[in-house]
Order: sequence, then C-alpha cells, then structure tokens
Amino acid sequence: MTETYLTQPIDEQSARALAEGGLRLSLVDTSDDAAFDEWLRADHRGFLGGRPSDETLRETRDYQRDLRTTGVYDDSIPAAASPVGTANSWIAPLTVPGGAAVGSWAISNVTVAPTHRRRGIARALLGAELRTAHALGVPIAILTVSESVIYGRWGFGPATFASEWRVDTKRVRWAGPATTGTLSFTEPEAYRETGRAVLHAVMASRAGEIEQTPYHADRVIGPLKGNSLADKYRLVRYDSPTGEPEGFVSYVVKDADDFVRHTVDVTYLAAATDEALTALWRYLLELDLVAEVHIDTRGVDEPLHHLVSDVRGARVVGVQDHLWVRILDVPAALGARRYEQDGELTIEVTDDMGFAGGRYRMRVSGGEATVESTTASPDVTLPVASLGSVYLGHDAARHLALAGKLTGDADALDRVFRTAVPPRLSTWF
Ligand SMILES: CC(=O)SCCNC(=O)CCNC(=O)[C@H](O)C(C)(C)COP(=O)(O)OP(=O)(O)OC[C@H]1O[C@@H](n2cnc3c(N)ncnc32)[C@H](O)[C@@H]1OP(=O)(O)O
Repeated sequence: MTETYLTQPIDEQSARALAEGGLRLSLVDTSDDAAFDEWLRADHRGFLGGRPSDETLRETRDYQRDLRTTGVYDDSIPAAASPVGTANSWIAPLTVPGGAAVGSWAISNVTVAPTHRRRGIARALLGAELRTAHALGVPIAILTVSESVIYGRWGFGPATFASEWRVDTKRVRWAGPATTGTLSFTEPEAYRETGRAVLHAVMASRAGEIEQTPYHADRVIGPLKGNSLADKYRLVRYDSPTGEPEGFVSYVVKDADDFVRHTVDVTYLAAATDEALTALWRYLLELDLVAEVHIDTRGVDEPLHHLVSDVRGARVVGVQDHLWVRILDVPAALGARRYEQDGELTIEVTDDMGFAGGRYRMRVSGGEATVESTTASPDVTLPVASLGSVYLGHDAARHLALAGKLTGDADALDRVFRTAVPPRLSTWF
C-alpha cells in the first residue's frame, strides 16, 4: 500500500478539469530538490508563513519526501515552476473505537495561490485526493482544517472537538492525587526516539488520534528549524516509578513585564498513563514565576477541573472542531470499529460524490458490526458528512437531527455509535 499510494497516477478527472482552465495537475518528484523546494515555498506562502531558509527546506524535504505530493501549475505565468496549488497526503493509522488502527487517507497542506483563488483548484485537488484514496480501497479520509466552512462540501464532517484552556496558576492549587514517578528536563535531540514511542502509545490509546509521522512527532517534541522561539523551548519528561517513559510536556515560556507573572504556552502534553497526566499537570500548575498556563488541542473531556482547588481558575476559553472525517467505504469503516451497545440499525447514506451512498443494515453483536447492503426501510437517513461526525463515537446525532442534517431515529443512532470516552485528536496535521 505504501508504495502504491505514492505512485498511483494523478486523477484524470481533476487533471482534465484543470486543463480546461489552462492549468496542469502533477505529482511532484520529491527526489528533485529544486522542484520540491518550489512546492514547499508555495505551501509556506499559502499558510502566510515566512520565506523558508535553505536549512528549513533541507529539513522539511528530509521529513516529507515519502508523502504523496501534488502541485497545480500555471505554465503561462513567468514563475511557472512555482505551483499555484498544493496538497499532500499519506496513509495514517487512525485509532477507532475499540482500538484498531485503520489506515486512513490524511490530506494536508492544501493551498491555492491568492492570484488563482476561486477558480476550482481546491475542488480539483480534493476530488483527486478522494478518488485516489477510494480507488486504492482506503475506507476513510481525514484532515484538520484552517477554516471550518470549507470541507463539508466534499463529505467531511467534524468528528472530534478540541478544548483550549487558560489556567490562573496564582489562583489554583493542586487538588489531584499524590503524583508519582520522575520528572526531568531533557533535550529534543536526546529524547526523539523515546518521545516518538511515547507518542505512539498516546495515539493508540484514544479513538480519533492518528499515528504521527516523524515530522509531526518531532515537531511536538521540540522545535524544528526556523522556529523563532526555539531558544525558549523546554522539554520535561515523565518516567514511571519503574523507569518507563510515559509522558512529556514541551512548552515555551513567554516574557512578562512582571517577572513573577510569566505565561507558559504548552506545545504538547503527552501522557500515555493517568499517572503521567497528573504528574505533568501538577508540574505545570506549580511552576514558580508563572501566572498562566495556556494549552490547546486537548480533548473535550480534559479532567483539569477536578484536579484543581478552584474550578473557575481553570477556564475553558474555547471548544472547536478539530478532526474532520470523510467515510469512503461504509461497510469497511463501520466494520473496523467496536461498539459499546449491541443492536440493529438500518441507515441510508447520501453522498453527492458517489463513494459511500447506499442503504446499509448494521447488526452489532458482542460489540462487532456486520454491515450489509439492504432494501429495508431506513431507521436513519443522513449525508455522508454526518456519518463522519458520529463515526468516532462523538454523540452528535441528536444535534445533527436538530440542524436538519439527519432524519429518523437520532437517539437510536447515538445509542449505537457513541462511546463513553469521547474521541480526541491532540495534534495538527
Ligand atoms: C486540509 C488543509 O490543508 S486545511 C488548509 C486550507 N488552506 C488554507 O486555509 C490556506 C489559504 N486558503 C487557500 O489556499 C484557498 O483559499 C483554499 C485552498 C481554502 C480554497 O482554494 P480555491 O481554489 O480558492 O477554492 P475553490 O475555487 O476550489 O472553491 C471550491 C468551493 O469552496 C468554496 N471555498 C473555498 N475556500 C473557501 C473559504 N475559505 N471559505 C468558504 N468557502 C470557500 C468556494 O466558494 C467553492 O464553493 P462552491 O462549492 O459553492 O463553488
């Protein structure tokens, strides 16, 4: 599969659509440094980043050569070698309820040059990604988004939500259990391998998390090249009483006018066990010379309110959509996860793009589903984006029904699909 996804030819339907507008869709040869650098520069520009240095380009090339890398080119402009559209993709193991890792088509770095916006380039790129994934038999596509208004039209639904916190550490006291294990400072270079293993355990432990590529893992363990705050990064590891590495926190301390009121901006808190989670939270809350801890991309069930003396000193300042899921193969996707309640349900899925539409009978027994096409009348009818929203266990069916994005017995759907622990994705990709 790994090789196929890299070499699968470019999607003809999108190539034709773009050619009609004088544009060329092409896979980028990532072993050609000059061509890849042009793609990386366009990608940085698309996300309003600075001009990447040679050092940054070299590092990114090394990390990202084995991703499927697509560019859209306008051969009529002077800078024809610089793509006017970018996207990349790879197959990421997505943890689903029950713990299986389902190879999912992860799409990232979708950008279109502002000089070429709203001509259908993103439409062509997304269509190409989804048709390619479907052709290769990948049952699910996933992405994280810059704006939540874009991807619903291609059948993606928000499947996990993330919370952002600001904690007044001059106000709260630790009210959790006694903490165990050892905390110590380390350096990213010394900790990479261990950190990646800890991340692997974190990602496998929760529906909604994905296995990290080396690039994404290293980015949260420590700063990559060109990070303007690199000298401010701190990395603290947690090891269990028996010496097992089970967590880490990476963070930046922000300068303050008042020396006793610094802000700590957490890059990533990795906790593979409850003991690691409590020890690392306690560490953050008890830092001297710090008045505020800021952290985002936590689950909606982050237990912080119960770990502090003063609940209102730990504020959730935002909750927003995070992982978006697009089901491409209903029987494969529904059959891959486990369910916490047995039952039977007939669902009718509508899909404008034609990948997942149909009527399916689900029989859940012992937590496992068998899914077959049926002609029986449906209990629930929903667009594929709504199926993506409930797939990982988020109990959204009632809200989707309220919004007109699902009809029929929403409670029955929630009963079968929801999980006691809500899904979470704690990283960006
Ligand atoms: C997975 C990721 O990588 S998320 C990152 C997305 N990228 C960014 O945010 C970078 C900055 N933005 C961009 O590069 C571009 O504006 C993109 C990629 C978002 C859109 O590219 P375009 O080529 O202009 O989009 P395209 O012309 O194909 O539009 C397709 C449809 O999406 C709509 N659309 C596109 N962008 C937006 C937007 N930002 N807000 C609302 N609707 C949008 C279009 O109106 C069009 O709608 P239609 O289906 O009703 O016709």
